[in-house]
Amino acid sequence: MSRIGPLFSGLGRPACIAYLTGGDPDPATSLAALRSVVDAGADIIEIGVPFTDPIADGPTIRRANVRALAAGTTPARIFDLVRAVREGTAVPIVLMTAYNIVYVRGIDRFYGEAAAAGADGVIIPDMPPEESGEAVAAARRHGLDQIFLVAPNTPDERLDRIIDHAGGFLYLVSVQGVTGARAGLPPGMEERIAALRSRTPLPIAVGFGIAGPAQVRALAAAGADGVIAGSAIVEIVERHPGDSDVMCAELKSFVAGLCGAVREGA
Ligand SMILES: O=P(O)(O)OC[C@@H](O)[C@@H](O)c1c[nH]c2ccccc12
Repeated sequence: MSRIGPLFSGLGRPACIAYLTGGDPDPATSLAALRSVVDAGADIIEIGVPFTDPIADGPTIRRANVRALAAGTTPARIFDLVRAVREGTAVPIVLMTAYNIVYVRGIDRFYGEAAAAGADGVIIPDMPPEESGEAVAAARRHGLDQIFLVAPNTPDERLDRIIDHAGGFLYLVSVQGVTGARAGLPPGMEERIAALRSRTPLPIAVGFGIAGPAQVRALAAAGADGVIAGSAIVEIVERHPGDSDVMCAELKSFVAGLCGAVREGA
């Protein structure tokens, strides 16, 4: 069974969610990076399955995809990574993947392998809720949460469909556009979180554009149940080619700072 629901219900403060592209810059270094992020106190780890034609990835994560693919990262190696991270921790692990990867592998097979490796949830940003029946059924069969994104421009009737299918938490995208660290936050997050909360009991985690502890604090104050940072973390991997020790030390201090910010108010 997924570890995500119990995590949110037991936390008593917002969850700190850290994204890394799996296999970036290569599978061995990526494992060290993932372990550093866990050690730093991330509550949930989101691992991106690198793909040649990413949907919503901004430049930082696109470059991470390129590095990971050049180093030979395949979905099978991502499952190996999940297994290796899982050996040392009970932290929930969420896979972020393009629908194409799931479809080509076989939907049931993908979810079965993800569950066997120790994953807890799957996000498929380019899977419309209208066409998610098979994937959602496979997720349920294998005890995984299917997590959906809600964008600033998601129409109400689509939101209802998403809420019907969604498990784990709702991923509230803070801005329209692609991933990438940004200064500040768009206005109105508190209202958007409150509006969503009135329609679903699922935890609401906000991502896109989080670059540091100040935004984490602001989102916690706005009522978010979780915050998700990706590009700002991936930038640290990018800055240290060939120096895994320095990279891991910097990852630890950055993620500890981010995740420390969710613990302050608790
Ligand atoms: O990078 P940011 O702006 O901090 O946002 C998190 C994001 O990168 C991560 O959750 C993610 C990576 N790839 C995605 C594709 C779609 C939606 C979300 C994602």
